[in-house]
Amino acid sequence: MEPIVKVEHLYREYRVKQGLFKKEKSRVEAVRDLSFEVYKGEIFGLLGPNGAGKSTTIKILSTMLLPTAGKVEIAGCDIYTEEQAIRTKINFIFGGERSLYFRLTAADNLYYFADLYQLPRSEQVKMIPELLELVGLGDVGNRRVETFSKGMKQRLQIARALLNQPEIIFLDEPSIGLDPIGALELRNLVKKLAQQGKTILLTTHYMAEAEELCDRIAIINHGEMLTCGTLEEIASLVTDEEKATILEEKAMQQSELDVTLEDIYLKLVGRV
Ligand SMILES: Nc1ncnc2c1ncn2[C@@H]1O[C@H](COP(=O)(O)OP(=O)(O)OP(=O)(O)O)[C@@H](O)[C@H]1O
Repeated sequence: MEPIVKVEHLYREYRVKQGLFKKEKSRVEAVRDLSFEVYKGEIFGLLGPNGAGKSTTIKILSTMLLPTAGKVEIAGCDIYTEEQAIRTKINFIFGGERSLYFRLTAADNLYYFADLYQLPRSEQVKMIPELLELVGLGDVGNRRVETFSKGMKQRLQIARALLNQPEIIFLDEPSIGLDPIGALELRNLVKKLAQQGKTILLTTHYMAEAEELCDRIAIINHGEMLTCGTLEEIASLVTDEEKATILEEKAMQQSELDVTLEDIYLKLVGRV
């Protein structure tokens, strides 16, 4: 398979001012020697505890932030020298971001952003109803966004992110704050986009979501790669003995009798 995202030895540090008069500067190494590839058409999950470096990585890949060091290629373009070309091939949604105009209708929001992308009106008129349909908002395109549920807003954000027909979509915690139905609708939409050939790189704290959606997963901790692979490959990192202990503990707690990604994740990031 062809890699569409190539990350080699990526580093990113932040300099943080400290002290009463903020004169001292300390360094935070948010991403340390991260290397991975994402293949065309795959759903790739970036998992890790709070502060692991997931958002920093996504911001770098989506050209919002420059790395301190390392090589990144997005759809064959270099992150340092071909930033503009990359922006035409990608789009992104950051968790909790409010990038919609709540007093406008769903359709008017999309027309507004389509104007920003300088899409010809003739194209907009065809594309926007199709996008609203795709994200399950076909019947409510004329309703103001302020009347939408969180899940509907999130799906509208995805429609917005599809306006420039990106090859790759970066989703930073897309299901944060969604109820189970909203999260299910969002997962179905993500699957649909992948079936249409989009490459999706997402971060999530919901292990069940990663387990259901992702073709491959990278787990990072303290900015470093713990592991990267398919669910089966990652599951094989936990020994049969450890799996047996997990099952014993679960039997005692009378919970689901299966070793899930959540169990493996907790084992790998050293929380249990
Ligand atoms: N603008 C910034 N200035 C200074 N430090 C930062 C900045 N942004 C992030 N950091 C630090 O970099 C590290 C990685 O943060 P990052 O937001 O990438 O992690 P994350 O995995 O996305 O976390 P979360 O799951 O909580 O969103 C953390 O220690 C964080 O405090």
